Amino acid sequence: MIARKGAILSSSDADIDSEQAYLTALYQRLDQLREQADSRLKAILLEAGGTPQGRTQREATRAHYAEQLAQMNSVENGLCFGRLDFSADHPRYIGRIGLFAEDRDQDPLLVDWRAQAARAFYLATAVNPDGVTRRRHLRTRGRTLTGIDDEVLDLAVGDGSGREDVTGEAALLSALTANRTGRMRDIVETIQAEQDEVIRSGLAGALVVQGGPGTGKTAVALHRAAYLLYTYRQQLTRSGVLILGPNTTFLRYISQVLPSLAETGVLLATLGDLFPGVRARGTDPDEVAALKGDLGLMLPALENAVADRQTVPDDFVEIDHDGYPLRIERAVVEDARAAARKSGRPHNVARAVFVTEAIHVLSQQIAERIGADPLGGENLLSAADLAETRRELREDIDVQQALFDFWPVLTPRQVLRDLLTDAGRLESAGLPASLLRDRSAGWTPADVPLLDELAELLGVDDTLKKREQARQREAAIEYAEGVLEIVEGSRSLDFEDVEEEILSAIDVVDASSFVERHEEADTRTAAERAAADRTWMFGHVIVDEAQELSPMAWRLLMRRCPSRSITAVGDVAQTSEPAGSTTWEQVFEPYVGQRWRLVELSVNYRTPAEVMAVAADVLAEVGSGVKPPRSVRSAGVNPWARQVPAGVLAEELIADVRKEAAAMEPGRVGVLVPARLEPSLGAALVAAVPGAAVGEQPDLRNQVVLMTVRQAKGLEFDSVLVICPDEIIAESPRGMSDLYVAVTRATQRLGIVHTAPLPAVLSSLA
Ligand SMILES: Nc1ncnc2c1ncn2[C@@H]1O[C@H](COP(=O)(O)OP(=O)(O)OP(=O)(O)O)[C@@H](O)[C@H]1O
Repeated sequence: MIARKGAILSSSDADIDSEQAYLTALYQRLDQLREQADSRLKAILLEAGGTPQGRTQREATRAHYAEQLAQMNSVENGLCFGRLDFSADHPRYIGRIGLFAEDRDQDPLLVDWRAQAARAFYLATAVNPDGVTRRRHLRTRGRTLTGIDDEVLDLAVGDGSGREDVTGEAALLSALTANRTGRMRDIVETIQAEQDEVIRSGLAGALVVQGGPGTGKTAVALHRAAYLLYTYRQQLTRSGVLILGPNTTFLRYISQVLPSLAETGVLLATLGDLFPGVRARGTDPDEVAALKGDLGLMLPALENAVADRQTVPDDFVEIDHDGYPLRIERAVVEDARAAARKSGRPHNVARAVFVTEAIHVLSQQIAERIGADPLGGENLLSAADLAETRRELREDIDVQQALFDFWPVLTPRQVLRDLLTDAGRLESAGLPASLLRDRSAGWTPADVPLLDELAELLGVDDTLKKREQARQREAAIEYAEGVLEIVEGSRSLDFEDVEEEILSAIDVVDASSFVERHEEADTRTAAERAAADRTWMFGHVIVDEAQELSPMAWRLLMRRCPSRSITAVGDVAQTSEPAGSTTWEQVFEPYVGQRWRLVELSVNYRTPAEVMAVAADVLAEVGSGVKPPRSVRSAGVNPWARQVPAGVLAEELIADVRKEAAAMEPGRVGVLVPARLEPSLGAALVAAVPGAAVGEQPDLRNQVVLMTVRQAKGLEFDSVLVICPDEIIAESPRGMSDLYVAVTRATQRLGIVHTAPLPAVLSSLA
């Protein structure tokens, strides 16, 4: 646990003055660079006209300067936070971005925290100083230096009491004890060695980060994204990075971290966002979500659901074709269906085979009727006649309709909605009736992997689209040829008297490359394009609270990341979702066999030791075999429990909330309740404490927030009140894990308010 120690030295006024001077010079350089980028940006915005190619180039340059400006603005706070002194080198200043003097040959003025040259700032210890004699943390407010913490790592200089498990402990302690604001902060100034190792792991392969509550998994995941973007910039700017979080409240909670690290090009999403055009915000009962997440159940069921849409008539259907009745016999449709299924193509693509086969047989039926030789010879219709018959059949609206009925063009939404709202279809697909829902019900996150799977099974028949694109391109080339001819013609008129050779458009481009140059370039970022494209393949995928994803959801994610360059962070002791995982082997073996790495984080930076002692009892009861993480500090306040009569729970709770809010001011108070009590206690709290945040997406910046434990996943509050823990345990099969999550949300204080006797697992508080 952190305790102040001799190696931290206080600094002299002279040190403060000289560091302030350096800091001021850094900000001047930042301002200068910012002005340069700003004036270049303004100049570009004033430019107009030019060739389409020039405009595209200009747009790219504009985006580049705009991004540079945004980056420089985002590092205004905490631009420089550290300095390393070496026995045999110049001091090195560490900051959020790298800065160079105008003369690039000189040492950098500021080293980006992600550069190799900054690594000793996070790793050097007194035992392994790596040439570092002193690590200095610079505390700033705006552009002003407010304090310096020094750690002397050179044993010959210091007293040798440097601790090996914590680096930069004064800065760390001040970050950990600061009041929370409802928005996660970056930890760039105080990343610890075990976290640094995860952050800087290479891009390739699947990495699993298992760690108890508060071990910094979310923080590490976000800093890893920033590190990967810095180190593999070119590759990842093109392919994009996806960060998947459990819900939108959580995404808002973490939304400031990457911008404060000057990185914005990452797609933050929940599972419910991963099917373009659908925002799945509904909720399923636990048992329904579990079924929808079950690979063994859902894969064959979805295949059946699609196959069920490929129908045949009982006997035959008769339509009118060209004034004659035309029979489509069951056997004809069955054969066409068999041929289409045998093609192995997705349903909508295989449809072309179905139609071709059916038309072929129908055209032969017609040929037999109208081309039969009365003398018994060969059919009188020529090949051309037959082709014409097929064309007529294809264009006949009644034929089209009949074939469409047997093998319709389908969309994933249509198939899934029809399946989940029709008891007969569910049964035929092999699914339990408990999945039946109302037609008006919205999509849920558990539906998204099903929609995605159906999109794969259905495919898209883009023959028509491609044909149209090809037609448009040909027309454009034809037009370009015309333009080039005019250029050629006018050259002979304008330049015939000029002696030297003058190149014109016709000499350097042909019509098709002329068209290429004029095609609009897509200037959206990879994240923007990825969000709109279901088939986008990301360069790296980071999954937070990864233990909650179902096997169906993992299947979707693996599809989006064929390189398997994945970082999954989570805690199998905190799994709440019934379809979630309780071991990591379960998740990764089907996709990468043994080729995944597991790293464990062991230190809890959030929860003080007094609270963690209570949590450890709950964890033992979860029975996951996971060891509780070691708290890095103690808060000096013991957790408490208070029983109140059920009839006055709301009043008593409100009194406790007021007390905690006053004690924590301006820190945050989180009230975690069983789902059953959320509506009534939420309403009572809002009525009594104006500005308290409740509901589906509460604003975490409010001082008091009331939510269910599921909603609180990944979040933290300075003081936490857990209400009726017995109900939290009873509410779900993974209720004990939920209670573990609830008690580990506190950064300072924990209180339990209960109406029934305290569950045995919390008996230490009785
Ligand atoms: N090296 C660090 N320096 C400063 N603060 C840190 C550090 N590591 C973690 N923290 C802080 O500890 C808290 C917990 O971190 P985080 O939310 O990332 O943990 P977690 O492992 O994801 O927890 P959970 O499993 O409960 O979601 C956060 O406030 C985070 O900023």
